[in-house]
Amino acid sequence: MTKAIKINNLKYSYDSDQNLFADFNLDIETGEWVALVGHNGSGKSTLAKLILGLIAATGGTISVFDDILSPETVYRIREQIGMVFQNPDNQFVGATVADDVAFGLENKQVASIEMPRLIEEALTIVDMQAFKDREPHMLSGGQKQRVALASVLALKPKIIILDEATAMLDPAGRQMVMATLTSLRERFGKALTLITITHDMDEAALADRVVVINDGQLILDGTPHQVFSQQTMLRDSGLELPFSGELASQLHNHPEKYLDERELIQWLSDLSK
Ligand SMILES: Nc1ncnc2c1ncn2[C@@H]1O[C@H](COP(=O)(O)OP(=O)(O)OP(=O)(O)O)[C@@H](O)[C@H]1O
Repeated sequence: MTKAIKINNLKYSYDSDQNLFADFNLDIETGEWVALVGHNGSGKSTLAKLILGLIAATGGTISVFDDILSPETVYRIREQIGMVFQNPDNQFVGATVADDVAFGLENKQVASIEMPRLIEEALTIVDMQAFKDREPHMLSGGQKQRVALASVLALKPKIIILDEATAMLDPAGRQMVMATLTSLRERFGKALTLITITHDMDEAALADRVVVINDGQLILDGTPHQVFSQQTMLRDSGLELPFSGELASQLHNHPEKYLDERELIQWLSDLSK
């Protein structure tokens, strides 16, 4: 099956003396939800910029749906990828929510007769259709990020990369965006590949796969259960566990075994029997 993203022997350095990525390899399957985690400065955002062709690798290749990234393919590749960034306030250009979603469609020269339907459809997916005439700056952080997602979804990308999209949100906003991501997963299935770059391990635990990067190197790669069971390695890399895992490791007599929320509840209820 065609890989959504295939990274082979990637090399990149900001500074000619030191390679951030020396020989980095990563395949992301079509339709996968991958959480990319790692401490500050480990290279996650740089990887997103390399995939988008915003900066050029000094060695190796990046392919997106079998198209090798190059000056000839970069615009075609970017059309398939939507980005949502950390700061919800830096992503708005329209006076209303609907204008904002329209902006990307206008840039893509979508016929104006088509626009209301596409805007309505995208806002409905993120459950923000009731806010279409509101001013974006009046929304909560979580609502703003859902509008940012709608603007991206309206362009029908095959891949969405969210770079710390929940980092500036309060707990309610974070929950709201995580619920939206889960609903996208259910709605689009294999038609949408999701990459979430995050410090929030509860967000990472929702993904199909967690990839841990440390100083430009892939150190762990597996299901949330596999990765979050490697607690010593995670802690050595400056990373925490999801809340359920932290609690389980404090309470449980098998501290290396990660318990997700459902398993923790089951374990606690079995204890009380
Ligand atoms: N424009 C730049 N010029 C020089 N060095 C940079 C630049 N951008 C990032 N770096 C360096 O490259 C390394 C990786 O940065 P990057 O932003 O990719 O990490 P990250 O894992 O996304 O970090 P964070 O979680 O803090 O966002 C860091 O050491 C950073 O200081």
